[in-house]
Amino acid sequence: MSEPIVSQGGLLGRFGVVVHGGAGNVKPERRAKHAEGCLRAARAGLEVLRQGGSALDAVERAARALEDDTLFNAGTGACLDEEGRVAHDASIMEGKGLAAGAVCDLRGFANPISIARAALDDGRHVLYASEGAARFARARGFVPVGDEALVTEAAREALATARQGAMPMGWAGNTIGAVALDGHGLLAAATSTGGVVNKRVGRVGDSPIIGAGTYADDEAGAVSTTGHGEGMIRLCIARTAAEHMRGGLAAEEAVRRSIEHLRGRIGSTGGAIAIDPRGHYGLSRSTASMSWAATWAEGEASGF
Ligand SMILES: NC(=O)C[C@H](N)C(=O)O
Repeated sequence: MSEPIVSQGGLLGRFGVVVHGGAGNVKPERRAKHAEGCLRAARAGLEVLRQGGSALDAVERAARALEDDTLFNAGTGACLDEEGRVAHDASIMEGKGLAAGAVCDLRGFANPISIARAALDDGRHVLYASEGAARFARARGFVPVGDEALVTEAAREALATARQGAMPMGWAGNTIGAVALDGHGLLAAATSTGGVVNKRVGRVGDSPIIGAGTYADDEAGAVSTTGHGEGMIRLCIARTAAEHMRGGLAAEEAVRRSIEHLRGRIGSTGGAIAIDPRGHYGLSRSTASMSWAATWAEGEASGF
């Protein structure tokens, strides 16, 4: 039986940050911890906005916090490929000039989102892959780390479970993402992941693909997705949700329709978060759980 599609939303006002800690099936007793991790990250992002930083700075900061939290499938603690190694995917985009940066199949760095940000700032190319991405990172001063610094015991256990064919959904949850609106009306989005557990070497998911995992356009909305990456890519879910908002839908309705479409059209599962230019936020999932948090000037909310 498939899970019901759950969605939620609210009003951030002039500025705010929303993060997710991945659509999936986290054990019920652990969900509150994931929501707490999301809240810490969303607060860190909001602090950037309070200090006058941009939406782009805020999503990078929030995503870094989630990458550094070993609970999540990104940065340290990311899931492992079929060879027991970490290969990260990440992307970031800003909604004013539609600048974007991304890395995929990147090995040996703790904060891929900041390397994606460096690609955005550099401006020459949007997406760097594999060894070329690592070379770009080193040239920008990022310090490589060994897999021993990135691989957690939980990730090893998840790989062992997957190798036995006992992975609940066939993919690991806990990808991370962030969307933000700043006081100048600028939107940004970021997504970072280790992908799916036991993935083939060279497999790239939706998270580094602009339009699938991440999208931001000040005239439409900011979106970060999570879930079955192959489905997200085939339906360009982040851009689809953004186009719903361009057409006038509020963020919650936009992501709900996109997640419904993902299920209805190809039977795929996942979740998404969004902010529309009017300052509404929304989230939707067709999985058993998706941890999330939202922070704004006068309040905060979180859940799973
Ligand atoms: N957990 C996830 O969200 C996985 C990610 N979307 C991927 O397929 O790479």
